[in-house]
Amino acid sequence: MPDDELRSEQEFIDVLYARVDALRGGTEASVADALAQGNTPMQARLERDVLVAERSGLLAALNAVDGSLCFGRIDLAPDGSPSGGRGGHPSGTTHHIGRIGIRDDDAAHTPILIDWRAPVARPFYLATGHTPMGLRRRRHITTEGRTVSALHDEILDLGDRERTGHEDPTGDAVLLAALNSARTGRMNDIVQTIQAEQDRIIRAPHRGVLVVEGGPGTGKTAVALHRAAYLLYEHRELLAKRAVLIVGPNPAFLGYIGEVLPALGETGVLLATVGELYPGVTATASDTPAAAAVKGRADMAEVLAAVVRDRQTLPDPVIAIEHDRDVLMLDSGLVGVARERTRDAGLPHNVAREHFEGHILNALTDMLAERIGTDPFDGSNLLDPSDITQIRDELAENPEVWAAVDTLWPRLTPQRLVADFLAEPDRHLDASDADAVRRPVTRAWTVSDVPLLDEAAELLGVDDRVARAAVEQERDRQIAYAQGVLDVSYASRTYEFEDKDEEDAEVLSAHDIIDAERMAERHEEDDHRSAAERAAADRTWAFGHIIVDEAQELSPMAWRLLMRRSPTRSMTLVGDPAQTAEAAGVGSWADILHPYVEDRWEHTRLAVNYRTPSEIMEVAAAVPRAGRPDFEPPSSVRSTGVRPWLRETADLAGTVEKSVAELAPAEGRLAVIAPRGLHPELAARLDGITAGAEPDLTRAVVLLDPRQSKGLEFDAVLVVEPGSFGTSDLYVALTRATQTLGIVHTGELPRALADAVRAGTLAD
Ligand SMILES: Nc1ncnc2c1ncn2[C@@H]1O[C@H](COP(=O)(O)OP(=O)(O)OP(=O)(O)O)[C@@H](O)[C@H]1O
Repeated sequence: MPDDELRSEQEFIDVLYARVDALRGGTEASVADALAQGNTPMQARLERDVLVAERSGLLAALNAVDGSLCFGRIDLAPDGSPSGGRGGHPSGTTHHIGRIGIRDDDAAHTPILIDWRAPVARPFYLATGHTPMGLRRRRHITTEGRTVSALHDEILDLGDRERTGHEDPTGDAVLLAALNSARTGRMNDIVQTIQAEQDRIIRAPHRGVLVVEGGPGTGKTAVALHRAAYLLYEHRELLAKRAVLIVGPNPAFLGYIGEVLPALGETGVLLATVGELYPGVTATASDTPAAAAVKGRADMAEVLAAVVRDRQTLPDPVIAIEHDRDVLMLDSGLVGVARERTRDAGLPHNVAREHFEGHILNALTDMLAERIGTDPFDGSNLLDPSDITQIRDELAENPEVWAAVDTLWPRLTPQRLVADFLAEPDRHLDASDADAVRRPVTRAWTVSDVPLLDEAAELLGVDDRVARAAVEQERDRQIAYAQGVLDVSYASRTYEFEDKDEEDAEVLSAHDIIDAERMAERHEEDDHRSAAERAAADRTWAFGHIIVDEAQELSPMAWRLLMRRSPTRSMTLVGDPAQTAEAAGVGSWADILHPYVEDRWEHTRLAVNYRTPSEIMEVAAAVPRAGRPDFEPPSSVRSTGVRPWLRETADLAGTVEKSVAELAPAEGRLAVIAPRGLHPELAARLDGITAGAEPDLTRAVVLLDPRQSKGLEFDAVLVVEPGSFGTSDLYVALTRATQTLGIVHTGELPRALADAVRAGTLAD
């Protein structure tokens, strides 16, 4: 009886939540207890902090998954049945599958809910009637809050006669319900309905670079995020320390996907655009496409290296240094030798400066020693080594020497170097490239400046002598402080225990087990930030894994930056070359990857479009096909029976207003995708619309330019003036809708759309 099935699932869910509530209560209490301990001795505080961090993570996960904790169940085939194969199970063995794993409170800590990422859960995603993987039945459990609202069963053992009354004959009712549901402006996880081709990528054992390619709506982003969650589960220890970085094309997109991983109980991930990966720099200005293309080119690495070399100058013709009533001449020959020797060491500019200083001081010392110490009779030098050392020390005290070194080999910051180069690029670029990138020194940074800054930081290195000295000083200070703490603890021990019996006096104090130096080290480790937070503040952080979405958009210079953050080359790259919009984007995966991993990377493909109904996809695919007749779009998993439509008008704003009113879904989201130049006019006409650089995607109607719409999706989309979009921008814009698409234009239509009207795939 169906009701019995529902009732028994509800009973299970009730037990599950009772356990979760108990766990949550216990965890909250232990965190509160630990925090209430206040300022306890250092060792105990350390332990307390570890406990608080761990438990807070568990608490965050429990809170995040509340309401949709369990979504599936697998019933294993008993021994002897065809599905059970040789490794069958006792009759009645079932596993419930959920967003996180939960164990019972019994002595064996029996699992009551299996984490979707555990190997036991895998048949839930892969089993078919043809290959049942030991299952007899798969059940999707739909809940509203803590109440079971529906069950969908698939029979995988065709010989099994038992029926539940919840059978789903096609097996895709849950998937279709998810795809047809109203959009919210935030991406959802797909953990309940991951498809087999997606599951294989999510759990791919490959440790190096994995490329996931697929057309619009094939779930690339969803797969990438679930792969991050899977890797965090599978390699928890390593990745908790080194963090996972997810790179997306713009902040609005990162906001759109930002809730998926927390909903899966994972918070230790850093989401960033390339423009956010240079700590301390915020890219607020934008580049022209021509400037972005020049700045993104691979040869900019050599250009910047030349810019740095340019700052290692020679005297023109000499620098005179007054020293002790003598005048010493630094000429270009002498400085040239010092410069070559310094360069030969192959160190970054600021680090190499110490060597340059040494060479210059030696040269001046030789010069002076020769002048004052040469025997006029036989030309031999009368000075002994201690005289020479003294001369060198005195020269090192002379500010004129340091002024000369500052001119010849200045300390440089990446910001200064790049800003100066962009203000006067002519020495290093040809005229048209220089014109494209030239800008005032005070202008704000752009996203394409960030890889240049990162490159400059590598070329310059950090002269950390001052910082090292400061660290040493701080360490001495902490040791002194720790010594003070230990002295106090020793004193208080005497005071506390002096009147007690012998036994108590034997109690060990911190003083007995830890010395001041170790205690100071512990204090240094006392950094409460998560790995992701520390990574965000550290330009040289090496991430455990990097996921790049819309990877086709990144320039060669951006790849250089990302590869530096991934010395192990453990990366998942997701993209679709047909959607490449950026002029600086790279054409083929092989071109991108060869410099870093040669051909040691794997390529996978997703071929089913879960977003765009076939009626819309037919029109959209004609756009790239106009230039590439062999172009194959992904095949849509759904059709709606609703043809997209097109309207020509003389009154653009009026027609857009009317069309928005028609298209706006009762529930869900609508996007108007229009060229940026039209935004002020359209925004003024459309009440309550959200627009701008980072529009609020949760609002009912949002106005975007084609680039901003990348990676996003809406129930309904209105494309305005498609004739002004480039091919890939138009393809992106046309593939954003899950239900309906309208097009409004005044000007000429792109050929593909005009053909679609003639063919009747686009209604007019
Ligand atoms: N297995 C699935 N179950 C439910 N929904 C899915 C599944 N796979 C994909 N989707 C949905 O399909 C839509 C498109 O997915 P996604 O945005 O990941 O595609 P994409 O390949 O990154 O697209 P684009 O390249 O156009 O940005 C999303 O709403 C996603 O949740």
